[in-house]
Amino acid sequence: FRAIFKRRELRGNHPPIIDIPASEIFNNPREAYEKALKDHGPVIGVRRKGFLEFIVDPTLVQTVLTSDQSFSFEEAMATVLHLRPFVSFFWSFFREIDDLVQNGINPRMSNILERICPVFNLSAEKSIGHGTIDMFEHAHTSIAEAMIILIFGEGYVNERNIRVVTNVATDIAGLTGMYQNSSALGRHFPTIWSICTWVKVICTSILAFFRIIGPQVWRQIRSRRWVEDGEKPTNVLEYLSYKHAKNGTVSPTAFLWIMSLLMGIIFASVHQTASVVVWVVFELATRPEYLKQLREEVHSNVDPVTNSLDPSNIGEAVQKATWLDSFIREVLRTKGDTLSTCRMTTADTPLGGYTIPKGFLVFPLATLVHLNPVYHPDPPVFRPERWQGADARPAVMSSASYIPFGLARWSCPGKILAVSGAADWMLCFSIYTDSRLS
Ligand code: HEM
Repeated sequence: FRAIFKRRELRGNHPPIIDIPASEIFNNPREAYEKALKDHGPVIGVRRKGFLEFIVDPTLVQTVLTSDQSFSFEEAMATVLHLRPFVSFFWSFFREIDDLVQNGINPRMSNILERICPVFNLSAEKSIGHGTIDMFEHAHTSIAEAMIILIFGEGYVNERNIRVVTNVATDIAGLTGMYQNSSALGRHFPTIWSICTWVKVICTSILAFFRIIGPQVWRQIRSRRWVEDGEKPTNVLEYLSYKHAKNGTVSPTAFLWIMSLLMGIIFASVHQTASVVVWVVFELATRPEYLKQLREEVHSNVDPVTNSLDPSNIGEAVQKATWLDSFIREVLRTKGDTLSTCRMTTADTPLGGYTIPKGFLVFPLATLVHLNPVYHPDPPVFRPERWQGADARPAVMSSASYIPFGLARWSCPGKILAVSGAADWMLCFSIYTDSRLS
């Protein structure tokens, strides 16, 4: 119904609507969108899963991602998660999560890296002990465990909580539609698919999050008064408890709000970081020519006597690992994400000589940005050294030519944690693989 309704809303000066067969969108999205943009201009409309969306080429990326008045991040998120009726919830939700990461996590990065390093050391050691490992499972579990320490504290680490957190991360990521293409229901009946998926996720992983982790959180936040008297929060839960306590006490409503924020952080962090770590390992495995440099860099950070990483120095080791950082940046540039950022028009908005009607999703095509010869010479060539030397750029630095973490006001606030965490993970993994090989 929404698709039919929106079809009528289109005015005269809308961008060309290109008919790309569903099979191409599902099986070959990058080539299909790139060709359509090349043939029809900087902005095109494409119907996908029953809805009309607009895709833009690199010339319009900056406008779309930086003009917050006309292109709303929060409305886009509510739509992508199929939660339009709750859009006002998202306005305060994302503002608070953003503040939480910027002020509650980023300033404590060295301490965080130090606390999560033993998790990565141990999980690398355990997994190397087995003959073969499922890399995704291994990365997901260890990153979920690290996030549990960062969010709730060491006392929450146990197999059950790790499973709950991993499931929440995977299932909520699935709600954005990333696996929708693989189901016939998702392809042909997107609205029914989203209702069924939401019901399933609420009844399974979200329920488990509230049923298993909820009582532990409730007990902790009701066990003391949250009055700041010089004491610093040691994890995200404590940070939020201080922030939301009234006269030192966290109310049941504040508890529910805190639980939702924690779920939001888990969703934003675990799945994406684990995927990037797997890509980094994969790219490294297929490019042995880079192993030598990375090994040398890793070993310059290792205690020469124990041949292990000292967690108290991991922050410094990560900072000094500039080769690894360039490698991660090159992986993020080349890994081929297509529609990873989006915005929704808040009014009829001029763009690229056309008018995008109010209430439509607009997506930059990331591959056209990341594999653009104007920005990156020899774009398909995997060359981490392009980020070294005179033009050195750290993996977290966004620009109109590099958008794995988005751009401007709503760019990923967790990018420092993501890249430093991935580097921390890689350093630990490399040390154990190396010691096993030797
Ligand atoms: C390699 C891993 C990660 C990638 C590739 C990634 C990528 C992104 C992207 C593309 C956006 C949307 C930006 C935009 O639309 O302009 C985003 C938003 C966000 N990310 Fe990340 N992210 C990663 C890890 C993390 C981590 C570890 C955290 C949490 C600590 C996090 C927290 C967030 C939040 C809260 C937002 C919502 C935007 C905001 O609140 O400003 N992300 N991320």
